[in-house]
Amino acid sequence: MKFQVKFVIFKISIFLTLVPKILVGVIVVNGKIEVEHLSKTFKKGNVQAVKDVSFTVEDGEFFAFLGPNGAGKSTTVQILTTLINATGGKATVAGHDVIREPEKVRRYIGVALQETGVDPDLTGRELIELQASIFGFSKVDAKTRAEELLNIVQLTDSAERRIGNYSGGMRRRLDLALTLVNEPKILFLDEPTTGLDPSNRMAIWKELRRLNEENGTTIFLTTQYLEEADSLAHRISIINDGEIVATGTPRELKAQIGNDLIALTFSTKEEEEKAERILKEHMNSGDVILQNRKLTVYVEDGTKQLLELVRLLDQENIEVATVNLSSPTLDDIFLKITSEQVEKEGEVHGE
Ligand SMILES: Nc1ncnc2c1ncn2[C@@H]1O[C@H](COP(=O)(O)OP(=O)(O)OP(=O)(O)O)[C@@H](O)[C@H]1O
Repeated sequence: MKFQVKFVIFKISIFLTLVPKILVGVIVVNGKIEVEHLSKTFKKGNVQAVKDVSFTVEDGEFFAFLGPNGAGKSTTVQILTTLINATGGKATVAGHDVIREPEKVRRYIGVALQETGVDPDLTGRELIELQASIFGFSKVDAKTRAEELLNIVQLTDSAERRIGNYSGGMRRRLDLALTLVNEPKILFLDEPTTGLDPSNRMAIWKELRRLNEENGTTIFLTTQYLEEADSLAHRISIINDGEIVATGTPRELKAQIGNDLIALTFSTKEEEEKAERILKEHMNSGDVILQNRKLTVYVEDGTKQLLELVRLLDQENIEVATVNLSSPTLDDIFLKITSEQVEKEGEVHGE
């Protein structure tokens, strides 16, 4: 009998030990983002800002949405963070539908948008402490967290100044600090480093990497800087005019576009057309693009291939007026990807 009682107590105690674990297991959040055929048309001006966009961001992934002004990056972030509704398609964030379950989505995300409204009379430190207290930090913990975050975003020296007197760059860094207060499971950052100087940008990169690597935070970042996406993201989707035009790891995308870019100009139209024809014969034709009187050539090793190209053209008696070697910018990538699309469409239509 005694043994039976002990056994029952033993079973109950095991159960009680497991319950919290089971509960924690149940509420473990999957920081995945799934987007299917998402579209957004703004009635005002009848602008189709996002056109049938689909992608998935895995739990713990660092994902970048790279695109120029007006590409549809902010609109996508606003839909995923439940601030505006899509006009078509479906999106789930942390397993919850952004339209049907916005409160549940908001529970798991942090958002740093390009423009946010804050009380201009508070100091930077006061605002972070206030945010921490909203998230349930004790007074002492809120102070410690504010100190840490001010340090990370390099605002310690301006912590006692009123926010109304902050510059645009300082406001942006403060917004990021506010987003980081509770270390959310999924972080949405809309162009977090635009307008920041290199040292501030580096400090923010470092913190974002730490959050992703140490805490497993899923990060969805939009940027216009190729270098930023390349340095931070596991995967990049390039968005242009509301459409995703390419997706891959930085390495895959670079392999698609080449590491270096050689730009050549010529004195006459005849020479540039002849040069285009010859270079297309000697290399992958998709890597040679003539546009706006400039012949752009995407290559793997610019320093080596530059001499070869110039020599080749020289043999054909084509005189090069100017030559320039550089790394591809976002504009160059678009030029390459969009010209490839035009070429593919041409093939499909039998042109
Ligand atoms: N509220 C709105 N009403 C009407 N058109 C809008 C609205 N918001 C955005 N747009 C338009 O939708 C398109 C996409 O804008 P969006 O802000 O998403 O681009 P973005 O890639 O974030 O650009 P940026 O890098 O300049 O922030 C643009 O043509 C923009 O003018």
